[in-house]
Amino acid sequence: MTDKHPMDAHMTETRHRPVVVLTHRVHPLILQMLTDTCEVIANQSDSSLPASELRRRAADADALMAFMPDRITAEFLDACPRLQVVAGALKGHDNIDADACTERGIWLTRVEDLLTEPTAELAVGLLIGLARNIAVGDRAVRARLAGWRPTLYGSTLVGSTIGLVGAGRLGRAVARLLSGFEANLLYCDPSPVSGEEDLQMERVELSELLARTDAVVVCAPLDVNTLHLLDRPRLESMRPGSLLVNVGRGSVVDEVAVAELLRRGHLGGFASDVFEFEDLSRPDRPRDVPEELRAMQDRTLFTPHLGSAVASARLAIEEHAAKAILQALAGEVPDGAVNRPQRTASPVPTPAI
Ligand SMILES: O=C(O)[C@H](O)CO
Repeated sequence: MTDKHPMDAHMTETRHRPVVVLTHRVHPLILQMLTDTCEVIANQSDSSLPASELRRRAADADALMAFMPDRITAEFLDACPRLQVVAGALKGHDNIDADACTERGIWLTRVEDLLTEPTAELAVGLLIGLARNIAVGDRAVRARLAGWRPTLYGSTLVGSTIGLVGAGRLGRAVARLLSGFEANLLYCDPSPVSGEEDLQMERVELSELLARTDAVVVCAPLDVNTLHLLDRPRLESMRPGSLLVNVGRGSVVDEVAVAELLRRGHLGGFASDVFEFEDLSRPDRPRDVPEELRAMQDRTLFTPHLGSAVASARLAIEEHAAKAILQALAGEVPDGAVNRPQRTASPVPTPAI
């Protein structure tokens, strides 16, 4: 394993081991798994690499393990002519140009299901935290305003009506957890959920969901249909005082409109784990969470994209991506492939997995 570009380490003409670039830190077991057969260029720091440094490292790579903060464009891929596989240690791959991968004969893989339960758990945590003023209460204790007072009365999930925007794996996992609160569950999704009866969810149009619910949880991915799905008019159609939680992608919600509706007192609260500024596929994305939202401490609750941040889940996610890399380099169809490239780049001799 090295933290340097392979050109610095050895001459490419003589190499026999494929070069794998890891854009972000992975568990030592994953390094071991890859270094057995590959030359690994790792980034074991807490930060993303500057774009120019990532390009330099990837220029000679056969495989790339990519994460949420990476933007993989056609131009990036053109600068990596040996690349055979981009293995996403992620589920939502809106930051990676899948068509460009396919056109260049490069596999793109993602992790289907290992993030679902941790993210659903966080969604429910954010909802309870918002409804019961947990962060506000925490600040009060630290400010020595502690002890019972007739303040911070919130709302309860028990018996409430909650709407899920998106009922894929994540939405259904949130529904399963919420069913323990005897909540009435509505959902909207282009496809009906099979087994809807078991989860006792009612499928409705988005307009009806927004009009009938006490809280809305966004579990939708980002694509052309969901960009600013919850825009100002739709947010205005939510019930006064209702809560909004976003664990899908930041840009499904118009954050500036959310700030305005919180200020006007129409929305009761907003919690989010995902933010518009993170959505690298949008050239017009904001560069930060709106100042007004950040300042509204009493009616907002934020976490920095912690949906899958459970140590065991992260290890499993990285293992899935590493296995996909080894499979692709061995000429197999990698697990979690989201494309079917017609032509793969010249194979690199790789021992069987
Ligand atoms: O979609 C995902 O994988 C998570 O949001 C982290 O990238």
